[in-house]
Parts: sequence; structure tokens; C-alpha cells
Amino acid sequence: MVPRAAGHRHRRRGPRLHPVRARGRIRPQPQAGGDPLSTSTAQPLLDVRDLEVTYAGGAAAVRGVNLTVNAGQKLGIAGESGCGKSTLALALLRLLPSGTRVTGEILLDGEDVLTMKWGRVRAVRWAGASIVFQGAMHSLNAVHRVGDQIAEPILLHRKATPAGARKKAGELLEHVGLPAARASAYPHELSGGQRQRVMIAMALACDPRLVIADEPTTALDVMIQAQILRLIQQLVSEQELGLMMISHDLAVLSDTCDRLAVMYAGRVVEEGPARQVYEDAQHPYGQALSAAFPRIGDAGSRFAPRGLPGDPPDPAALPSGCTFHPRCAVALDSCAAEDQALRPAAPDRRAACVHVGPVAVPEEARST
Ligand SMILES: Nc1ncnc2c1ncn2[C@@H]1O[C@H](COP(=O)(O)OP(=O)(O)OP(=O)(O)O)[C@@H](O)[C@H]1O
Repeated sequence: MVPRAAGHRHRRRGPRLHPVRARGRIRPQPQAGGDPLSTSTAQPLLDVRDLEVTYAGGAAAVRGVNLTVNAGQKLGIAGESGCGKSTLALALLRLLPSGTRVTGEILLDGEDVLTMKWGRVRAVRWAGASIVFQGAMHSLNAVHRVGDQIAEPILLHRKATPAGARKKAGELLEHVGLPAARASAYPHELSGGQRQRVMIAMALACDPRLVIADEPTTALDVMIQAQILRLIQQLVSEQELGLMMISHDLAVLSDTCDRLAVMYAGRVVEEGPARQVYEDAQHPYGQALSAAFPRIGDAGSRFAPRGLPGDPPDPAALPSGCTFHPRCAVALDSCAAEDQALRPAAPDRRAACVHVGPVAVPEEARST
């Protein structure tokens, strides 16, 4: 479900579909912390610092994650199933189950979501940041008309009149490419792509500044997937939203996003401009993930995408050292003992691997 929330301190008056984002509202960069490679001079819209998430049973699902998203920027989060992508998304809006241990900072517009009172968290959901989940059929309420579902947060959190909320719901539907008249449809009367458009309209209902899209097109066929991705890109650029898009599909992320962070076993192991990370990954895991997807125009990989042997580790029993070392084709003996921090791998890029950076590793020193 898209989270429910109350108003926001940057509340705008009345229905508005193309909010002009006042750049002056973004405050100056704080003195310390944040993503060390962020080149922006403005305060990021989202600034995640040293985020750790451990579930009640001991699964360390997110470990020491730092990342930023600026207004108008599209950050992709890639990784295999179980690497912690959804946990990261849920943590951003404090949607994790009780008993989960979360430490670090999640600064949304400079305000730490982790230390907010619950009333404020509810205010930030919807209007500060909203989530589009995969599988709209499960997220929409089957017994309510989609227009009413879009209007509900507008009524609750924008204090609109019923007529005003209905009008804005219709406008939102048109904005995502559906006729306003479809507001009277029930979810089962819409196709999968139409339902996903409704989910996007709902996510935009209270003019959020950041949209988190968790596998928004996974359940859709390739043609509809392309339409939805184009729609998301268009909305982000029109409204100068920040976008965090989560997917296991590096190719989709490299087409949609500006930057890409690759996660493995709860950590970001590689980060940089999306196209560069996809086409020329520096971390062995990034390389393996990239090789697993076909590239148009590259006959070699198009017809023979390569898989990565083995499975991601159990986050409750992580391997020592670099957690990727048991699956890594170029691991050194030392990788079983020492983990690597993210380090500069090239201009504007970082990777967490012993083979990356100033230390040159001779071929004969490699263990396999
Ligand atoms: N509520 C929970 N309690 C305990 N462990 C959990 C819980 N939710 C997720 N996990 C574990 O945390 C790890 C990360 O899961 P998460 O769903 O964040 O990964 P993911 O990368 O989003 O995977 P997918 O692409 O399959 O959704 C997994 O090992 C998962 O089993």
C-alpha cells in the first residue's frame, strides 16, 4: 500500500499538477556528513547517512548505506533479490516492522525521518516522499473506485473539499495518461498498466518531493513497461521530483536513471553515473550483474547473457571480509578477511573492491 500521511510543512494550496519547485527553498549544504562524492552545492532532497537496518531475527539487511538524491535527480538501486533494496525503501518512510533496529540518519529536506515524532512521519509520507510498489492489483483496494482511492489522501492531507479532491483525482488520472472518466472504475476493470498508472497518480496526489518506485514495472509486459518508465521520467523532469527507483534490472535502471547504486548483501558496492556503471562496472559484482542482462547492439551478450553462480548470503550469517568473496572470480585470499569501503574508482565513481583504486594487483596474486 502507498503509505498514508498528513500534510507537510511545504504544503501547497489547492490542487496543482505542475508545481514549480522554488529552488530557493533548498537550503545550503550542511558542513559535514552526507555523500562524500555528491557534487551538488545545494542540500540534497534525500541524504542517507550510515544507514543500518537489522530485522528482529538478526538479518542485517542494510549495512552502512550512504546515498543522496537531489531534486530532479533519478537514482537507481540495483541488486539481486534479497540484497536489501526494499528494506532500504521501507526504512526511508519508517515502514519497517516493529522490532527492527534502524540506525543512521535519513535526512529528507534536511529533517531526520528517524528521529521525527510519529505525527510528523505521517505528515512526511505522501507529501514529503511517497512510494509506488510493484503489483498494483495488491496495493489498490478492490472494492473502492480508483478515483475515490486517489482522492482519499487529498481529502485527508490536503484538507480539500470532496469536490476539490475528486477534481484533482480526475486531473491526476489525465496527467498519467488515463481519461478522467476512469475515476469511476474499480481496479479489476483496468489493465495491469492502467492500474500501475493509477498507483503513480496516487503517489503524486499530495505533490511529494521524492518518489520511491520499488520495481514499478516488474509485473508488466515489455511494451507497457516502456510506457510506464517514460511516464515516470516525464513526471520527474516536469515536476523536478527526486526519484529513487529500485529494480533488479540494471538495463532498465541505466535507461531510466542518472545515477546507479549497486547493492550486495545490504551494502552499496558500486556507485556512479548510470550508463557508466551498466556498461563498465568496476566491482566484480557489478560486472556480473551487468553481464546477466542483454544489451541491444551487442550480439555477444545479447544472445548469451551470463549468470552468476551461487546465491546471495543469508543476512543473518554473512561471510567474513568482503561478503561477495565466496562468489567472486577474482577474489584474493585477503578478501575473506578484509572488507573494503567504497573508494574512488574513476572520476565521479566509487566501488568497494580491493582491485579498485590506487593499489595495482598483479595477475599472479589472484587466488582463482
Ligand atoms: N520482515 C523481515 N524479517 C526478517 N528478515 C527480512 C524481513 N524482510 C526482509 N528480510 C530479509 O532481509 C533481506 C533483504 O530483503 P529485501 O526484501 O530488502 O531485499 P530485496 O533486495 O528488496 O529483494 P527483492 O528484490 O526480492 O524484493 C532478505 O534476506 C530478506 O529475507
